[in-house]
Formats: sequence, structure tokens, C-alpha cells
Amino acid sequence: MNVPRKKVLVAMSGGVDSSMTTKLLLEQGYPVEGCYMKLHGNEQMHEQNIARVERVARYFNIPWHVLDRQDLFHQSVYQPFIDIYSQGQTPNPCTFCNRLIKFGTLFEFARELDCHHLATGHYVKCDGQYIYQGDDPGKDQSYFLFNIEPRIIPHLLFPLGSWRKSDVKAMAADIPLLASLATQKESSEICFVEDSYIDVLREHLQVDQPGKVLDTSGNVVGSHRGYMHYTVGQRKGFDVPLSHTALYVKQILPKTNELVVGTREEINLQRFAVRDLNLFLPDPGQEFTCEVKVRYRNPKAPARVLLGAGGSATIELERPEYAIAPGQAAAFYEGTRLLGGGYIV
Ligand SMILES: Nc1ncnc2c1ncn2[C@@H]1O[C@H](COP(=O)(O)OP(=O)(O)OP(=O)(O)O)[C@@H](O)[C@H]1O
Repeated sequence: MNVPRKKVLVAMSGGVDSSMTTKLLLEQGYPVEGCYMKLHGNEQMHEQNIARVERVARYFNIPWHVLDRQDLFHQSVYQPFIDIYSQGQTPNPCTFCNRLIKFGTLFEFARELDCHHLATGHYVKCDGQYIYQGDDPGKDQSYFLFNIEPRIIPHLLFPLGSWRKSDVKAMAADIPLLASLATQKESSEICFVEDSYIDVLREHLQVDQPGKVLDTSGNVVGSHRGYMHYTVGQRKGFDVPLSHTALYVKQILPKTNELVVGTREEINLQRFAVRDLNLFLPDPGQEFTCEVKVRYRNPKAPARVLLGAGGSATIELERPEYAIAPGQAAAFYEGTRLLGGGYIV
């Protein structure tokens, strides 16, 4: 006799991924409910997305909910995004949202609805103990999940982990009533950024304030548009008239509105620190070896992690890496298995 499946709450954005997540879970025999969360402040976008979620929920004949978490999102994702840029660092807002909202308050809501599982359309895999990279190398989103609470992993379902995005779109295109999902524009990488992050910052801060560019010896060599326009590792957008070699941002100095630039060799780092460590390993010891990804699109690099006090760690890379930006996540892996990570200091 088949054991009945426990109920799942699917985080539904109105996009193709979470809609096809719903379809796959229903096919696997799970009772499913859906939930759209109002997070950013763009009401027009919410209306459009809610109409899509309603269409999908009706098509699959499942109950669905709207959860308003705009206040929590503002306070724990949007405002820190602005504050971190103003401190001269590069924030990773999706990791805040994943910890506190998608896999935080939404999980609490799932429990209120008596749902044992929570599912999203992330391209990752999960065996109930660990999260793994998704099979589609161009879509794997495990990096953004390094900071979720370990206690909720046993409840998570990610049916798209073994799918390629192109096949997910083809599956949607085969359902006449939902075919438009397959062709709709992909949502931007950060849900509240329509075009450029600088437009968001400009609403709150004086981002356009020209400043000095220094070389690594402290000489003034050029000018820039305002430090918030830049990320460590960036090569373009500042002016160093007399340089004949490619120069990259090595350091951002918010107090003096200065950038320090250097050659590729000068900006490479082999050792750096992280804070707010989050580990899925039950017993990591004082140090362990793994591979580290310091940016979403960077390949994983072999490293040693030395644990320090108060959730800090030092990362020693086997070979120097380029563009290690304070504020970004450093996610740890063993093969495709996500071990956790921390924020680069
Ligand atoms: N506003 C929202 N309400 C509920 N769940 C959401 C919302 N936004 C995103 N999600 C969930 O988080 C997952 C990952 O979101 P992300 O924006 O990274 O992916 P996406 O490729 O745009 O997904 P989709 O095609 O489902 O919109 C989505 O598949 C969905 O399950």
C-alpha cells in the first residue's frame, strides 16, 4: 500500500519555475497549496503576479494564499541592501530573503496551514539532509541558499533540481492554458531591481558624487562617479587617463569616497575572512577542506576553512582568486553538496 504523501506549500511567484514545480508535485501525488508573497513595494507588479498565480492555481485546482510580508522584507532585505552599498560593500539580498522570508516566515506559514513540506522553483537538489547543486549548470541556485537555517532542510522539496530550464519551459509550453508562462520575460536577478541597482540606491542616497581614484601606493591617478557605482573586481566605469594596463577596483573607501585600483595580480587574494558563518555540517571540527564559490557565476575553488570565534572563519585558497568582494557570499561545497558559507568581510 502506498503511504499517503504529506501536504506541501509551494512558493508561487507566478513564473514558469514555481508553476511547473506545482505540476510536478501534483504528479508525484502530493496534496499541494500555493502561496504568493508580497515582498517589494511595486503594487502593479504584485497585481500582475497574483493574477498569474490565480490562473495557475485554478488550472491545477489547488487552494492558494497571498501573504503580505512587505514590512519584514523592507526591514530585513531592502534596507540592508541600501545600507551595505552605502558602507562600500556589495550586498547579496537574495541570501537575506532566503533565510528570513522564503525559508523563514513562509515556512512558519506552511506549518500554520499544516503543510509538512515547503517547495520552491529553485534549481537545486535536496536529500532531506543537505542541499546540492542543480543539474542545469547555467541555472544552479545553491549559492543563494548557503544561509538558510539547517533545521528546515528536512522539510524542503525542489522538484526542478534535476531539470534543465529549457525542458521546464517546454513542459509549460505543452499546456495551452499556461503556455504564456514559457515565453514571459525572466524576472530580474534581484526582484526589486528593474533595470540597475544604482536606480534603487538613487531613490535614497546621493550616489553621483565624483571622487578620486588611487593606485595601490596611494597616488591619485584618476576619477570616478561616486563609490556606490562600483564593486571590488570591477574593471570599467572609472577614469585613469595615463594607464596602459587594465585596472580593477581593489578597495572601496566610503568615508573619503575614494577607490583604490590595481592590476589583476594586485587585486587577487589567497586568504580572506568571512563572518556570520552558517554550516550544514554537523561536526566541522576546527578546520576542513572544501571548494569555495565567492560569486554566483564564479567556478568553485579548492580551499581550507579555518573556523574562528563568533561565527568567523579564515579561508585559504589553494590559488589566488580575483574579485573577492566584501558583502558577497562565500559558499562552501564538497562536490555538488552545499556545506554552508559566510559573508566576505
Ligand atoms: N513573490 C513570491 N512569492 C512566493 N514565492 C516566490 C516569490 N518570488 C519567488 N518565489 C519562489 O522562489 C523561487 C525562486 O525565485 P527566483 O526569483 O529566484 O526564481 P525564478 O526563476 O524567477 O522563478 P519563477 O519562474 O518561479 O518566478 C521561485 O521559483 C518561487 O518558488
